[in-house]
Amino acid sequence: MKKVLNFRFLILLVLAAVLIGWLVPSLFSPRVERIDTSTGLEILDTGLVDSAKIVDIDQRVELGLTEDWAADLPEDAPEDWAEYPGKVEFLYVAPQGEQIVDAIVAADLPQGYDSDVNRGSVWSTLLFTFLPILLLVGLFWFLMSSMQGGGGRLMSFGKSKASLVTPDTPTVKFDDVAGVEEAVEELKEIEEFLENPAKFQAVGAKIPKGVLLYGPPGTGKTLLARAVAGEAGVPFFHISGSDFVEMFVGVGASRVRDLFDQAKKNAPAIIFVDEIDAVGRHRGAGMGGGHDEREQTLNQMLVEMDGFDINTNVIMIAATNRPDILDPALLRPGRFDRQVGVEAPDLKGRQKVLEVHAKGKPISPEVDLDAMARRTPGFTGADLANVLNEAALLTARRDQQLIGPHELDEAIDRVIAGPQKRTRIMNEHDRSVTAYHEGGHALVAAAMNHTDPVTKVTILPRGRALGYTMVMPQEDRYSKTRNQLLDNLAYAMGGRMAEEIVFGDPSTGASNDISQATEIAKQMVTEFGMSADVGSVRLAGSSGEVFLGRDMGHGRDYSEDLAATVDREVRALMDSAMEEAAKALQSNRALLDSLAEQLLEKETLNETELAEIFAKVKKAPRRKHWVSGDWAPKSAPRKKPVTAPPPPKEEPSDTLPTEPTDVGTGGTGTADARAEQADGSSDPGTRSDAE
Ligand SMILES: Nc1ncnc2c1ncn2[C@@H]1O[C@H](COP(=O)(O)OP(=O)(O)OP(=O)(O)O)[C@@H](O)[C@H]1O
Ligand SMILES: [Zn+2]
Repeated sequence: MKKVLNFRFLILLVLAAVLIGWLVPSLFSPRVERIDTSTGLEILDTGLVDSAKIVDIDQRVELGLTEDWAADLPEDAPEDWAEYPGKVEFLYVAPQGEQIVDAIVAADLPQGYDSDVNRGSVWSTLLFTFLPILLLVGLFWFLMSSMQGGGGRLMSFGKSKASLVTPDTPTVKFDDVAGVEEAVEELKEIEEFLENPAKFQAVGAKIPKGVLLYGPPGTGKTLLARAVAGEAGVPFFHISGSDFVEMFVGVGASRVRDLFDQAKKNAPAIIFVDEIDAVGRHRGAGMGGGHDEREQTLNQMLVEMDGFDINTNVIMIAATNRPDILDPALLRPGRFDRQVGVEAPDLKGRQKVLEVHAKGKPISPEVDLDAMARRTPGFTGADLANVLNEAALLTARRDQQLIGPHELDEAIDRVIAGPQKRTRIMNEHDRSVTAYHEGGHALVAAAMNHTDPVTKVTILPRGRALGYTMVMPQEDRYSKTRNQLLDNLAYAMGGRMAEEIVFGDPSTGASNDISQATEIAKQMVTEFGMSADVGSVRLAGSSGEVFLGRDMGHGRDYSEDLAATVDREVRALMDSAMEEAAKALQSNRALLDSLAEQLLEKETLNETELAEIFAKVKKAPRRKHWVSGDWAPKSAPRKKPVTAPPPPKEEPSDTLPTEPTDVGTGGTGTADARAEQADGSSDPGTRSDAE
């Protein structure tokens, strides 16, 4: 098959050569002046013409002029005639044919005349006329057939590139990838499967077909994928998404097919698609012609993945920096349904990455890798590898044998300053503000009575967020109570309140918190019937728009009144949330400080570390029993609800004092809307489950 392809290509080459062969001689042949037909006839009359040649097929006459032509010219001849070279030619139209022949015969030329109907030139003319057409048709044919996905069949261009994806079996091991333990854990299962597919097939286990690695550039996604192949000892096919979408229409799709065929032949194997967003972008989101091509490539990929069965033993690993723009079809079950985040390493991780890359390099014993890791918050694995490499270059340039601390320091500065630096390095003040902010969220969450435990707090920048605090529900939540929502509001504002309490100069970092909290408060008032003043009516969603009066056709418009009430109630909820947060922080100020301190030191605190700090937390006072109206007689004793045994245990009662405070009750801080940095506290708990 491939021979045929190359043969065709050869023919094209030969034709091109012939074409050039025809064109080039005519470029170098002696000069012939092209003149008007009438001038030609006049020249014939001068008697200074030696010979003539009628080339009928071209309707062209060539005149050979006498040797002394210029000298013999009559006085009244046009000046430029003298300039003519030994040969001139002119063209005529068919009806003039006879007249031309008569004139030539009449001129009675010394060397006579010749007619040329030139058989050879018929062929050449045919060639000249039809070759370009043939070429065009051929090109068109090629484009058409490749559009149907058969590109590789016609020409070897498309094909060869795909077969150029020669698999290798990497020697990289999981140990070479540092600081991304969670991702490694996830990928170990894949590795086990590739090592021994039969074991998994025997019990009918469903193995993921695709794993998506997402995270910022240079965090080791490629390295991780290679390590899976390296550990399992299987061939690794590496192709980049942008390679798929290339030059010729349709080649992408055929290349995908080739790649999969090849991988299946080599199974068990890994196909790694770097920059999958280049093909996997939301369908219909592309622009111009390129996107049809991209869609075909994507569709082909989906088709191939759907075609995997339990015996295929090929696993796709894809990487992207932009999981948000991927086509949802890619993420559906049976495709890239396993998604693994690969983030920039934290302090410990950075130290490990440095150790990995320092291995085999002559590092001076004076060098303290731990101190280096501390100096490089926000650096990715690639940045750190780069630092060591820069340091090695500096060392060599200075004719030293060992890489010393000075070289490393300088290398860090270079990488920070370097144009390739993509990660954000925070200054000390920003870090400290972020530490208190995130610490504030976490501490308020811990102090509230109806929140889930805080599982992770970090001040490592991620995406546009400066840091985040994670609160994990321990069980599925089907609805939320008013107290839980109020707790959510309080800890959403915890970050902001910590900034106010500690620095007295809050930052824009809370804008996202504020908008999330406001959203919840609005829903409480307009959807959940949790405001006594508004009552249990649903007002047009959380947008705050009131259409109730109009709808009921009472002829009375409530909207302005109600809108004002809604605003007041939302504001009241926010104010009391801020007050609760502030009180919780103030009565736990020592914990807040040690949280911030540890965050600045370790950057990320996990559940155990947090639990240790929070063991001493003073809980917030429980809120009063709440009913929506006056219907409940104030004096009637409240009865406990019945519960399934065992009865719920009371939470510890060491509540904090409730003396009033002036912090937080003043400004709501909503003016922060101009904030540019999103804070992105990813609180799964602040989502409303009550749709
Ligand atoms: N976690 C890590 N441990 C050790 N080395 C790392 C790590 N992350 C990156 N590196 C180093 O940086 C180099 C580049 O990383 P890699 O190409 O795997 O990043 P990537 O996440 O695939 O980046 P991109 O998104 O730009 O493709 C690696 O070859 C390795 O030397
Ligand atoms: Zn926040």
